Amino acid sequence: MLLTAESLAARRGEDLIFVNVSFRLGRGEALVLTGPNGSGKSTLLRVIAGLLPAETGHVSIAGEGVESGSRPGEFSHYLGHRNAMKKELTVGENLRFWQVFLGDAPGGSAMTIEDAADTVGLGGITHLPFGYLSAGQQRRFAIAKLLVAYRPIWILDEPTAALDASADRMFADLVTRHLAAGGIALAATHQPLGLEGAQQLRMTGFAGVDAEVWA
Ligand SMILES: Nc1ncnc2c1ncn2[C@@H]1O[C@H](COP(=O)(O)OP(=O)(O)OP(=O)(O)O)[C@@H](O)[C@H]1O
Repeated sequence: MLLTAESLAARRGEDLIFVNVSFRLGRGEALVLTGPNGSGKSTLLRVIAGLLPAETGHVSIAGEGVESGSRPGEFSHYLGHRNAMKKELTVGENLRFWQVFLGDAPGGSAMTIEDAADTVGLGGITHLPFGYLSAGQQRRFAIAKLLVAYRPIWILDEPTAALDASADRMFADLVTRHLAAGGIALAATHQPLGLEGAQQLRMTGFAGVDAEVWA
C-alpha cells in the first residue's frame, strides 16, 4: 500500500491555506501534522480523505487489492473533530451502523463490536445511549469505530481530544499496532502521540503558503 500526495494546494474561502505539499507513505508509516490553530491541518486531512477538493495536485493510492484510479478515501477511516455518532442510539447501534455501512476494505478484517468496546476500555456499556456518556467515553467509542471495519489508512484529526492519560496510551498502542500490521496513519495533533519514527509536517497557514514545507 502506498499513499502519495503530489503538490497539493487547498483553498478555504478566498484564501490558499497551503501549497506544494507532497509526501509518500508506505506500509507501517505515519505522518504527524502539527501547527497552530487555523494553520491548515484539518484542511489537509480533509483533502486527503476526499472530503474537500484540492486546488491543485492530487492524492493517489496503489497496492495489492487496489484497482488503479481508486480514491484513497475508500481505503481510509476519517476520525474528525466530531464523533459521528447519533446521541439517541445506543453505542452498540452506532457501532453496528458503521460496521455494516463501511464494511471491510480488502486486506484485513475487523473486530466484533464487543471486542472493539473492550479494546477501548469500555466493555459492558454498549447498551447505553451514546448521549449518556462522558466526553472522554464518547471519544473512546469514536476510536472504536476504527476497529469495527477494516481500513488500511487512518486519518485522525485531534484524535486524543478529551481523552485521559490512560486513553492516550491506549490510543497510541492502537496506532502502533495498526502500523505494525502494515497500516498507514496521518494525524493532526497538538499533543504527542508517541509515534516513533513518524514523518512530521509543521503547518504554518497563510504565512507559509510559498514555502517548501517538506523535508
Ligand atoms: N468553511 C470554511 N470557509 C472558509 N475558511 C475556512 C473554512 N474552514 C476553515 N477555514 C479556514 O481555513 C484555515 C485552516 O483551518 P483548519 O481547520 O484547516 O486549521 P487547523 O490547523 O486544523 O486548526 P485547529 O488546530 O484549530 O483545528 C483557517 O484560517 C480557517 O479559518
